[in-house]
Amino acid sequence: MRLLNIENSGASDRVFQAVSESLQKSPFSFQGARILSGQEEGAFGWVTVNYLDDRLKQGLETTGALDLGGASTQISFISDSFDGSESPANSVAFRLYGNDYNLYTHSFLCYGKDQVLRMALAHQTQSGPESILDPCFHNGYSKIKNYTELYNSPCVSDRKPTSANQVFTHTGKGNFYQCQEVVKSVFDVSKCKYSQCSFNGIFQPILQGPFGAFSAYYFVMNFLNLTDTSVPLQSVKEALARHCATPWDTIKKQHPEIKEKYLSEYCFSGTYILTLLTEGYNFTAESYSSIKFIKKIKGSDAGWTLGYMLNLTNMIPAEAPDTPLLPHAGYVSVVTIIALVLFALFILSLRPLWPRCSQKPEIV
Ligand SMILES: Nc1ncnc2c1ncn2[C@@H]1O[C@H](COP(=O)(O)OP(=O)(O)O)[C@@H](O)[C@H]1O
Repeated sequence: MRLLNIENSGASDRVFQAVSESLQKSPFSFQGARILSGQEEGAFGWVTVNYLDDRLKQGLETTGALDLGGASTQISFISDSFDGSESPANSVAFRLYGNDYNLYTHSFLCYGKDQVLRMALAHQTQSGPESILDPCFHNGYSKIKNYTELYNSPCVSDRKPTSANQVFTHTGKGNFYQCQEVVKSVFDVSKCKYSQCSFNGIFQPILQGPFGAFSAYYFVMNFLNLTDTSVPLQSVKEALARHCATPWDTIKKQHPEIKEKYLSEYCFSGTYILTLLTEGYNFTAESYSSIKFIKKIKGSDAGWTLGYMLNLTNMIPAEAPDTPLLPHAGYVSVVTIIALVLFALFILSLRPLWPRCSQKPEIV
């Protein structure tokens, strides 16, 4: 919706009108609908992960949140080296259960997996060719694609080649290492006006884990059987390289149940995920193992929605609830003892009324 609003704000307004009309008719107390900012999306994803893990209530060390969508991607974490002063736009302050958090968060619009695929294809079609041999797609994959459709997004629209071609043939060649080079072209690591950056000149403090990676991070790594981060990063890359090198026909035969669009893109998406983590966010072979690819936490989906709802309904208090001095059983015991003592005192207070023991008359 953030992209659609940039590209065509009239269309975005019409979506909201339709959503509002429909929800007003529902039994819910509809409070309105609006586009979430990237900063909110990142921060609420972090709240969700830490709330479900029970880390906020107990004041434990928090988990960073990595969210990969189709259009944008978010990174949010607490770092001891971050107080918000170097880049206030990346700072969100929370007071939850009596603890203060200064969260670092950034949302990269256009860096969701669908938009990055457009950017990678734009990189390969700059001269407006009739066909491209793409290392990020499997050998044997071939589809005719439309230039107008590919460049119909604010993430790439300014790069549309001024060629006469309407279409190009997108052919795969299945080479992970060459694909990594194509994907690297979407990250600009040449400029940084802060003490340190991730990419595109965006400030990022020293990484501090652990991290939970969800949404498309999970969908892709789960399909590739690569959610185990105790496996060395080098072996993960080798496994992905083997997947990318598998011919398209074999892949389709192995997974007839999976949508062809998803199936054709796992090589690209897996390569993007590893490149984003290592070249973009600066995870190393060591810190890679601090990432956990997750879908659900205690049965709830990881994502921004639960965190947003918890915040909206004030379900996470700013202050810690008063902790009772005694556990529940302790209170029951104390009240029982007091009741017994009071009862004994009451009985004793009735003593003057007790009937005296009658002495037997002496028989003379
Ligand atoms: N099983 C799957 N395999 C691969 N990709 C998937 C799968 N399910 C959803 N996706 C894709 O993952 C991306 C993230 O989805 P979602 O979190 O709904 O996106 P967004 O944050 O952009 O709304 C989307 O591009 C979606 O098409």
